[in-house]
Amino acid sequence: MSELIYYLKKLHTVSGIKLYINMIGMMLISSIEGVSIYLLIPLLGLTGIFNLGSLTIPFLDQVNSLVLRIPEHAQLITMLTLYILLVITQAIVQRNQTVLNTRILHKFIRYLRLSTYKGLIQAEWKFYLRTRKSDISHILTNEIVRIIVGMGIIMKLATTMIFTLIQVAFALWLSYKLTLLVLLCGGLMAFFSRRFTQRAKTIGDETTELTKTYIAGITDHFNGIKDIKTNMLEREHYNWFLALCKRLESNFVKFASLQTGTQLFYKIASAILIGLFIYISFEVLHVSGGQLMLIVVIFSRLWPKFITIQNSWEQLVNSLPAFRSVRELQKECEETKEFELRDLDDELRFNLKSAIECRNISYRYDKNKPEFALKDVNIHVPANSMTAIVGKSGAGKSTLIDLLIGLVRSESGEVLYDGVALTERNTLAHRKMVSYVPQDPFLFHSSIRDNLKLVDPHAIDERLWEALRFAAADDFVRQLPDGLDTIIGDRGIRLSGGERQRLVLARAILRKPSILVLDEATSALDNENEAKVQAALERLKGTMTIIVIAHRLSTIRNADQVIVIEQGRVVQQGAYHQLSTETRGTFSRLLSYQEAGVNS
Ligand SMILES: Nc1ncnc2c1ncn2[C@@H]1O[C@H](COP(=O)(O)OP(=O)(O)OP(=O)(O)O)[C@@H](O)[C@H]1O
Repeated sequence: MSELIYYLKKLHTVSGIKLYINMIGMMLISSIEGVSIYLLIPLLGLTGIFNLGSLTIPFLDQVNSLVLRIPEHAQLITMLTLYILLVITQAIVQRNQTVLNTRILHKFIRYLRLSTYKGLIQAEWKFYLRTRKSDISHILTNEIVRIIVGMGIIMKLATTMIFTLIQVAFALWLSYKLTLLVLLCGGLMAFFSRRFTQRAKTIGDETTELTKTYIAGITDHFNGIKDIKTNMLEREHYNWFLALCKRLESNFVKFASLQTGTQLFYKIASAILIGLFIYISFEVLHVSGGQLMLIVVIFSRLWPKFITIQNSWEQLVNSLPAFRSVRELQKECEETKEFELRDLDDELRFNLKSAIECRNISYRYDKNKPEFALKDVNIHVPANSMTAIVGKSGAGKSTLIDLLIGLVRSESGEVLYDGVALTERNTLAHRKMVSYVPQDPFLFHSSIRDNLKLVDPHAIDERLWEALRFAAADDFVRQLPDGLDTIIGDRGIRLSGGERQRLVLARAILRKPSILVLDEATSALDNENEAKVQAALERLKGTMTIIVIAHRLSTIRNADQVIVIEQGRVVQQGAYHQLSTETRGTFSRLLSYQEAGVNS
């Protein structure tokens, strides 16, 4: 509930006065509808269905006396004109209110999407290490839509409640005894409907879980589609999907059945109650025809409102889990906020002048577990040199890079750039120096030009080609049908792994970084292209600091220093040739494994 109140306050802030104009519009529509129905009685009287003079209903009697003052020949036409005017007014107000309602809700959708997305994009890497990407997609798609539906229901509920109160007041004025009786019946119905509401909440929780599993499943399946196809796992995955779809179907049917069940409950109760009222009024209390009409009028105006309120309440309770999921995600993002988007516009950018240093840094992914990914690491990376980090898989190489570029913060020890320790405040400014090329390079579904210009929107073609040439990518881009304008498929699927790596490398260079980090960035290249990239790196040496993680040790022969990591600790540090002569060291062992692998 607290989440609901939070978003209601936000709706108020985002919409301002329009929110209340909208609600007034809604009430106006209901009021006109009500008056139209009350007008139908004198209208029917005028057609001769019953005698107008015989009614003894407050308000309607006054309307009747007014009607009777109109010359007889003009009564019907006057009443009909009034009725038509009311219907037209209602239609016009309704149209404007619908447009306003859509505007308010969509402005709120925009606010909700933007604030969630902004929170996500500002969150630090730690947040992404523990959050499933599919859960984020689920919240940004399904759950936000459920919130919007929920908000629409709240607006409807609020106006229905206000309108019902007005009607109750009016009905009390007409006949307080009868109204109290109807209210008592309504109260009893609401009491007995509590279990419907509880059930709506349980179904809502289930909807959240199921849709989350759905998104996670399809994301996983299609990311691993090659594995599925090559290992012929189609049947297993299809069966899983089928079972989930059946559960989703049953979940939606359950809710529809609950809603219609409530409606049925109220309809049966209303039939029984009105029957009872009429019977008791006639047979026991011997009330007049006018009063009987009054019972029907009050009952028919109030009872449907009770049904609407109960149904809207169930729908709202059903969408509450979505309010909770979105709020929890937003809170997590707020707690792990790394920077404000506007900080990125800050032109302040350093260049590494002397060195990056790690002093006694230790890091654990899970502080509740004893295993350290890095322990007491001390390294020195001189500016404008080329440093290679090597070690077996899982040794801690990528973690070390993450710490070096301030993506994660060490548990103890510190990382220094030119003697200045990285802190929460200055990390962003220091990270601006870095261009990072990951193991699994990411390209957007867009043209090569757009992908390159992402880092420098003003770069002219000449510079783009220069960067491509550096990354040994110019030849293959030239051969593509549309050159720089060639559209790259989903995550660059139409390009080979090596081609993707070269494009991402070109993009990294285009940024003119002070520090270039290559995390296994040439692993997918063939010997010829790798040699080209090596030559280019060689040309770059001395102009920027280059840090390379490499499995293929042949690629780091020209490194100024090699850092060897084993089980989270630095076990060797020195020049390539020096380390290769330390025959009992890890580096020599890694070299001999690779040579054996190459020779075999
Ligand atoms: N997100 C994570 N959550 C928990 N543990 C992690 C996470 N990422 C890495 N680790 C663990 O931290 C240790 C170091 O991992 P890291 O990825 O830094 O090794 P690496 O040397 O880069 O390996 P590779 O060469 O295979 O990429 C490993 O034991 C790994 O299981």
